[in-house]
This record gives sequence, C-alpha cells and structure tokens, in this order.
Amino acid sequence: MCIYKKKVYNRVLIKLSGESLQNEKKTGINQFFLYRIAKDIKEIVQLGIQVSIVIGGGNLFRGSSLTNIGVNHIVADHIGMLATIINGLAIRDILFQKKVQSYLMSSFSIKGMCSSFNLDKARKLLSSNIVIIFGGGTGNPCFTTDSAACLRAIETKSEIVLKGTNVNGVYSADPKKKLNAIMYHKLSYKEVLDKELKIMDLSAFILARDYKIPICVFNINTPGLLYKIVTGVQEGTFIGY
Ligand SMILES: Nc1ncnc2c1ncn2[C@@H]1O[C@H](COP(=O)(O)OP(=O)(O)OP(=O)(O)O)[C@@H](O)[C@H]1O
Ligand SMILES: O=c1ccn([C@@H]2O[C@H](COP(=O)(O)O)[C@@H](O)[C@H]2O)c(=O)[nH]1
Repeated sequence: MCIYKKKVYNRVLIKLSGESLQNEKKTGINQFFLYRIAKDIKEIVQLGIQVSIVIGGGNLFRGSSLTNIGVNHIVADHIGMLATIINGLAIRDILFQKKVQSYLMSSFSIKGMCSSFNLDKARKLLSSNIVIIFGGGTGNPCFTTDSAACLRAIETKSEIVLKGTNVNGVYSADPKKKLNAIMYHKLSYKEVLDKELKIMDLSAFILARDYKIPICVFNINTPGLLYKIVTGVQEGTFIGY
C-alpha cells in the first residue's frame, strides 16, 4: 500500500451491502470478507479519514423475501432491520480485533447489545476518529439501508456516500440480468433518474440529490479499492452534479 498518498475526503460514509457479507451458502456471514473489509477500513482510518458505516441486511433477511412467504410487510421490515444489527455486531467485533476503535448505534433500542442512535454523540466520536456503525436502517419500515445511508450521511455531514456493492459500478441496465450492459464512470443525478438506473432505491437517491451528497458506487469485493477511492483514484461510478 502506498502510504505517501493523500486523502481527498475528511469524512465518508460507507454503505456496505448485506449481500456482500454472505457466505458460500448464500446466507449467514462470510468470515473472510469480514476480516478483509475490516483491513480495508483500517487502512483508510489510518489516513485520518473519519468513517461511518451503514450496514445492510440482505445476507440474512430482506423484507421482500419474507412477504413472499406470507409475513406481514411491516413485520418483515422489522426482521430486515434486526438483520442489519446482527451484521453490525459482527463488524464491530472484527474491527475491535483489528484494533480499530468503533461504536455501534442502532436506530431503535436494543438494550445490552449496543447504544441507540444519538447524532451528537456520533459526530463527537467521528471527530475523534472512531468508526461509527449505524445499524437498524432508518428505524422505520418501508425503507432500505440505502435511505439510511443517505440520511446518516446528511446528518453526520459526510462528504460522500461510498456504496460498496457486488457489481463494479452503475451500468446501463442491471448487469446481472443484461450481460452486455455498459458501465458508466461518471453520472449526474439527473442522468441516473432519466435513464432509470436502479442502483439505489428512489427515496435514497432523491435525498442524496436534494442534499448534494455525491455517491461513489464501487465493487466491495475488490481489496484495496476503498483506499484508492479516498486517495482520489477514479474507480467505480461517481454520481454528482
Ligand atoms: N443499473 C444498474 N447498475 C448496477 N447495478 C444494478 C443496476 N440496476 C440494478 N442493479 C443491481 O443492484 C444490485 C446492488 O444492490 P445493493 O448492493 O444495493 O444491495 P442492497 O439490496 O441494497 O443491499 P442488501 O444486499 O443489503 O439488501 C446489484 O447486485 C445489481 O444487480
Ligand atoms: O430503514 C430501513 C432499512 C431496512 N429495512 C428492512 O431491512 C431489510 C434489509 O435492508 P437492506 O437495505 O435490503 O439491506 C430491507 O429489505 C427492509 O425490509 C427497513 O424496513 N427500513
């Protein structure tokens, strides 16, 4: 790793897709991914970047898959939000093992396991270079953790949302469905909306646009990519004005 490189951001929010955490059985949590992502996060914290993380739950439960088996949609979303806390607990523990100071906050009360969301405290901890993991999404059903990521980025005054996902960036169509889809390197908010590129749910995306939070969509499975992005290397797809 090139330690002479300079950071281009002071405070970032990383959205970690739950799916990226899944193991080879397509469920649960992948041990190797956890350790690797903790290493990647440590590298950027050591650059002096203030980091918060919004963690998804798709490796464990998504509301939509539970409604498909007959669970009421509000209850299904509650289960999905709880799944994000499970992932958050795992990430907090691995960061601790890697000697990265971190703090897990849940959007709803889970006494005994982690603290509840407190914006003042989150800002103070971030200023002291402590990584904040935001679990529990927005705390409300009918949303996703993409909305939580944009919301927390606005609240914590983060300069960018780094959306780590399992594709290389934003494509002209879902690359998992259309193999000849082309990847964009740079897009405006308007282009994403006009072209109906479904990389994030609409409510999340509108928040980012209205509060002028740029988004970088990148492949979370590529080791070291986070470091490249925060030191100014163009990777994935950058969305802004
Ligand atoms: N235009 C597009 N460009 C890139 N990916 C797209 C596009 N449209 C749909 N996708 C799909 O979006 C997915 C990204 O999902 P994402 O990482 O946000 O998961 P998530 O559902 O938010 O998180 P979780 O796994 O926690 O539920 C990719 O796997 C890709 O198949
Ligand atoms: O604010 C929120 C965030 C999430 N949910 C539910 O949790 C699951 C998992 O989140 P992902 O963003 O898919 O990783 C999601 O499918 C919702 O069911 C929520 O209700 N509110």
